[in-house]
Amino acid sequence: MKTTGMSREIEQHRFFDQGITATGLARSFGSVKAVENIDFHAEPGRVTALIGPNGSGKTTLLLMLASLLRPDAGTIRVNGLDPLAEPRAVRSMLGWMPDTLGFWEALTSREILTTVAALYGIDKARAKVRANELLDVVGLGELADTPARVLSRGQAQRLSMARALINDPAVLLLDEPASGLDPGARVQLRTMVRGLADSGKTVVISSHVLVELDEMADAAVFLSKGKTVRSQSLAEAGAQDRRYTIASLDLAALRAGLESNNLQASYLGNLENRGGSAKLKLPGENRAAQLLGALVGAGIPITAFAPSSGLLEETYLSLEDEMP
Ligand SMILES: Nc1ncnc2c1ncn2[C@@H]1O[C@H](COP(=O)(O)OP(=O)(O)OP(=O)(O)O)[C@@H](O)[C@H]1O
Repeated sequence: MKTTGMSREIEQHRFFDQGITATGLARSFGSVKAVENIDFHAEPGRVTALIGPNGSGKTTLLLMLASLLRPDAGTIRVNGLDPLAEPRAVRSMLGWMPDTLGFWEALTSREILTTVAALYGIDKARAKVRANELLDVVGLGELADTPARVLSRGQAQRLSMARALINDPAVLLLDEPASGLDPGARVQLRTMVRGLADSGKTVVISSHVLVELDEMADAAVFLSKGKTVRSQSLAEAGAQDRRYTIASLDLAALRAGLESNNLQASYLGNLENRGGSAKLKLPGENRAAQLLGALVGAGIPITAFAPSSGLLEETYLSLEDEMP
């Protein structure tokens, strides 16, 4: 079918309507400006990481996006809808996983899921099927009929994830979802979150574990003191300056190799002892690949050549350096 200029415009308009867009958001609690000026965008089909130090406003922002807290200023659109004007419609398409979840402790995991399903207007038979599916997905099948009060922190997190997915939401807001999970469950969470985004959902995830976000996120929004300080894609993060550690059996040869490539590094180890490493900043992955080729090509015995930190950690640390 031929796309006319007009229908292309409509398509583009639809595209921008999807996902989450927030501009100029502010929210205070008494004299505390929890969110002062936040711009935020999360696209459908992508995982957007929300990153910032303790108290930077992440939870406050997520609560506003989830229509659970009213902003003092600014606008929010969730799949084109304003949560202030249409909170019910927004909530019906949204899954929310808070950082700490109060459960009805006397109920079992299965009962909690079917009760929440009923609140979304899902009929009993469908709710039962959906609860079973989700209990399996999050690995709580065996504990389905145990009262929620006996669940460990990690098991409660899994139940919280299942609860967030009960209405098959188009938009998922996950506040510290990996906290309390063991390493195996973290890997499962990563796979699940990627799968949900790949199926077209808009996924927003806040976490302090930046290495984990490197493997999951497509884009990141950095907050500091209630303000947006950087929004970038992971591809942009990969193209920025990054610190590398290069180790060699022959530190003198490594030093000479770096100097002949006009690079300044700090060195660990000394020239008398064999072995040691260099630390230096390189402008992006292409330059790193080129340098590694040159050093190896010059016969320098390289034993390790790797970034000293994750992609998002690099941005986080560079922003900390820039902060007053
Ligand atoms: N209900 C409230 N009443 C008073 N102050 C609040 C309230 N909620 C949040 N704050 C304050 O607002 C600021 C931002 O809090 P928020 O919980 O949004 O930060 P966060 O980035 O999620 O932090 P963390 O990483 O520790 O979870 C903090 O200074 C916090 O003390």
